[in-house]
Formats: sequence, structure tokens, C-alpha cells
Amino acid sequence: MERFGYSDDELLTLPLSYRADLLAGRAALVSGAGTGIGKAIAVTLGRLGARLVICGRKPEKLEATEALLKRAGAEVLPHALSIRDPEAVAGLLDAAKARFGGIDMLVNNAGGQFPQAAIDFSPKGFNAVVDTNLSGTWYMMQAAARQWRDRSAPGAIVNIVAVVGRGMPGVAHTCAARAGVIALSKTVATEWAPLGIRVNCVAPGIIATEGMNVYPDEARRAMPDTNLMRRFGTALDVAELVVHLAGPAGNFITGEVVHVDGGNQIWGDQWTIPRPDWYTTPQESPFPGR
Ligand SMILES: CCCCCCCCC/C=C/C(=O)SCCNC(=O)CCNC(=O)[C@H](O)C(C)(C)COP(=O)(O)OP(=O)(O)OC[C@H]1O[C@@H](n2cnc3c(N)ncnc32)[C@H](O)[C@@H]1OP(=O)(O)O
Ligand SMILES: NC(=O)C1=CN([C@@H]2O[C@H](COP(=O)(O)OP(=O)(O)OC[C@H]3O[C@@H](n4cnc5c(N)ncnc54)[C@H](OP(=O)(O)O)[C@@H]3O)[C@@H](O)[C@H]2O)C=CC1
Repeated sequence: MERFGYSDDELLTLPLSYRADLLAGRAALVSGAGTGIGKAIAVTLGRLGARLVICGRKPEKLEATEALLKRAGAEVLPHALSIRDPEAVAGLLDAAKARFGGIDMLVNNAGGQFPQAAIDFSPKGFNAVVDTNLSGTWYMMQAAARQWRDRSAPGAIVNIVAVVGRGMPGVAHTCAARAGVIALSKTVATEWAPLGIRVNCVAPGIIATEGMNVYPDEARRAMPDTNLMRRFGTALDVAELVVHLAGPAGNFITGEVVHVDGGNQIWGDQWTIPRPDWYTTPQESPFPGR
């Protein structure tokens, strides 16, 4: 089977576009850092000198990232929780404060969904996706902002969303949740600018990570045809954009949604479930117009 994602050694050694001490003295919290994009973000921030708080549900995944960060010479605090639990999220921010005096950057990367035709969604399935991707992200944003306000410290939030401007058939639940995160981010970018807090979103297109395995082979095979570059992007493409937005290069950027998608947002339709004949076979509509 095709291998998706980077090896640990690649994450530690691939050349970066930034100077090695760019983030020295800063602390970052990255959710979903045990795998894929989140792991690449955490390791990249660590390689640039940041101290890391990493979270996710499964401690064993976090342990692997913790070991990698230690190899990169970074200080790290792993903390297992579900971002769907607001009290646990408050506890996470407290733990970050106790260990590092607080964080400077928050990267909300944890998330996920399953492909299914929207007409078949159960209430529980829909709510699980919205609860994780929208509510969970919100609990993290609010807890971090409260801590920054109480410390009179500035902060930067980067929310990892998806390319949802035209919708994405097969994952309507996640499109709804991510569009919610984008609207939330733009709104609180305004409310929280007086606190020195910047809030931006990153919308990845198809990125080669192990998380891709939840999609059917047919959908995965067609994915490179949905962008101008005609390939998968990499977790490092996303990680380096996060560095730009969360770090000093992003000091005058807030309320923005930056796509790292090989041009998918302007070209190529993205299906995560089989296309109905309606879209594959030339045909006339059986439904009369007026
Ligand atoms: C972003 C870009 C877009 C995707 C577009 C594709 C192109 C871009 C590629 C993007 C890739 C990625 O995002 S890659 C990352 C993908 N990785 C993942 O998404 C990992 C899988 N996702 C998750 O684990 C998610 O956290 C989540 C879907 C919310 C499930 O979390 P939990 O299991 O903890 O949730 P619970 O509260 O227990 O509820 C589970 C219920 O969800 C429903 N459910 C769960 N899996 C189901 C399934 N395969 N088919 C039907 N229904 C399902 C059922 O109703 C379950 O109930 P019961 O029936 O009672 O159990
Ligand atoms: N790969 C891609 O092409 C794209 C990915 N994205 C998004 O980017 C993000 C990262 O994706 P990717 O790395 O590919 O996928 P992964 O599935 O590898 O990563 C998702 C991470 O989120 C964590 N997570 C999920 N639910 C929770 C929760 N309730 N609480 C805490 N942590 C949680 C998981 O860890 P654990 O299971 O241990 O909790 C996992 O480490 C996701 O939000 C994804 O939807 C968006 C567009 C495209």
C-alpha cells in the first residue's frame, strides 16, 4: 500500500525554511499532535526552538511525539484529553501555565470526520463531528484567550480547517463545523485584537497523512486530480504555514484564512464518497423547469 506521511527521521531532518532559533523562548500548544499534520506542526515548532504542550486522546500516540520532540532538543509536556470536554480543556491550559508559565501560540489541529452521504447522517454521527471540530476547537480558543487576558499577555491562534468554500460532498458535517470555525475566528479576531490576540485559519487541501486511510481507495486515488499541482501536499507544507502565521512573520495578519491546497479551492471538485451518475454521465434533467 502507498505510504502516507513522513517518517520520524524525515520530520527531524527535512530542511526548514526558517532560522533555527526563530521561536526560542516561546511555548506552543498543539492539539492532535500524536499523528499526521499535528505531529509535523509540533516537531517543526520544536525544531525552531519552541517548548511544546501536546494533546490528543490517546497517550501512546503522544508518547511517540514526545520522544521525537526530545530528540529535537525541545521541552515537552504531553497531556491526554478529549477537546470535547470543556473542563478537561481548562485543566490543560492550567497545566500549561504551571509548566511553562503559559503558552504564546495555540494550534487547533485535532479533528476528523467520516465520509458518508449527508442524507444518511445519524444525529449522533453529525453531533460527534460538530462537537469535535467546532465545539472542541472553541473550548480551546476560549480557554487560551481567557488565560492570555488574565496574564495580560499577547497570543496567536491558528485553527486548522479544510477547503469548504464550495462545500465538499461526503463530509457535509465537517464542512458545517469548519465553516463555523472560520466564522468564529473572524469574529473573535475583532473582539480579541484589543487583548493582543491574533486568530487565523489554515485550510489544507489533500495532505498525505495516515488519517487518509479512512477514505475509500477510489476516493483516495482521485484526490490528486482535484488540485492544480496534481498531487498530495505534505504535512510540512502545512506546518511551515503555521509557523508563518503563529510566529513573528505573522504579526500583522489576523482574521485570515490561508489555503495550502495546491489550488483546489479554485479548481477541481473533491468527492469523498462515490459520485452519483448524475455527475459522471451526460444526461438531461428528468425534473422539469418552470
Ligand atoms: C476535513 C477534510 C474533509 C475530508 C475530505 C477528504 C479530502 C481531504 C482529506 C482529509 C483528511 C482528513 O481529515 S484526514 C483525518 C481523518 N481522520 C479521522 O477523521 C479519524 C476518524 N474520525 C474520528 O475519529 C472523529 O473524531 C469522529 C468522526 C468525530 C468520531 O469520533 P468518536 O468515535 O469519538 O465519536 P462518538 O461520539 O463516539 O460517535 C461516533 C458516531 O459517529 C458516527 N460514525 C463514526 N464513524 C462512522 C462511519 N465510518 N460511518 C458512519 N458513521 C460513523 C456514528 O454515528 C458513531 O456512533 P456509533 O454508530 O454509535 O458508534
Ligand atoms: N490530511 C488532510 O488531507 C486534511 C486534514 N485536515 C484536518 O487536519 C487535521 C489533522 O489531520 P490529519 O493529521 O490528516 O489526521 P489525523 O487523524 O492523523 O489527526 C487527527 C488528530 O486529532 C486527534 N483528535 C481527534 N479527536 C480528538 C479529540 N476529541 N480530542 C483530542 N484530540 C483529538 C487525534 O488523536 P487521538 O485519536 O489520539 O485523539 C489525531 O492525532 C484534522 O483536523 C483534519 O481533519 C483538513 C483537511 C485535509
